[in-house]
Amino acid sequence: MNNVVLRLSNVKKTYRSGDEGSLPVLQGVDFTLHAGELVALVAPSGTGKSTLLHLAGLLDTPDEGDIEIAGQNTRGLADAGRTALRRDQIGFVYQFHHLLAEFTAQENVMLPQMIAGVRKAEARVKAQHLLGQFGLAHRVKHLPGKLSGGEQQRVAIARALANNPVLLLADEPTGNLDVRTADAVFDELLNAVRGQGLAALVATHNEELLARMDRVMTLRDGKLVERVQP
Ligand SMILES: Nc1ncnc2c1ncn2[C@@H]1O[C@H](COP(=O)(O)OP(=O)(O)OP(=O)(O)O)[C@@H](O)[C@H]1O
Repeated sequence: MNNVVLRLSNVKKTYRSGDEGSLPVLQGVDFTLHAGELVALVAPSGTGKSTLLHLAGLLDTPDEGDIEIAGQNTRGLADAGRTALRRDQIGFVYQFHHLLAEFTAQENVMLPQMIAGVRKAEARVKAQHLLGQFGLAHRVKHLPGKLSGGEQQRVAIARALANNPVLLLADEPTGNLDVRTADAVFDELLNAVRGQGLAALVATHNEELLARMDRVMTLRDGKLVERVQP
């Protein structure tokens, strides 16, 4: 298939620290994610979900194996190439929003676009459109500190989508929200992902949200395997 957005082949990662020796976390992960696919990653704490998302998002490099994003193998890619791929093809959503406190919601969504070379006026229009899509048209000029937790996370999702990525990586995107807000925000996230035909890999502990995903994967013995749904 030629619409592979993310491919991990035999990806291995071991953390080494002086006193405690080495901790093998990923031990040969194979995984393929296609455009339009929504996949959940559900596994016990400490099994390597964040490690996997960091590698897939080119925030870290594996000890072994290949990571391909939108048809490009990233092995041996120089920092500038990794940064460009990350900026142009990948959107991230974290448990804690990481919005810039001194910038408005709109400016937070404009920023990654302007870093990518989009003109300010165009970036503003896109930011307003995206924020409107997440029900925040009346909040565009607010600083993050003046927004509710759910609103902050919606801004973070809008920011992740701002450069039209092909791949969305989310690490517990609603883990910091109360159940009702989490449900609503997750729904909006999935709608946006489906609407734009993105591929998404979402680590979550929220079992109730899994029915809305195409596949549920888990980490077992350092490998990624499909979890059979009860
Ligand atoms: N930079 C690091 N250096 C050393 N060990 C690390 C590092 N990052 C993670 N680890 C260890 O690797 C293991 C996997 O961590 P990771 O954060 O990927 O797990 P996780 O499945 O995302 O956990 P959680 O659900 O609690 O967020 C853990 O035992 C963690 O302590």
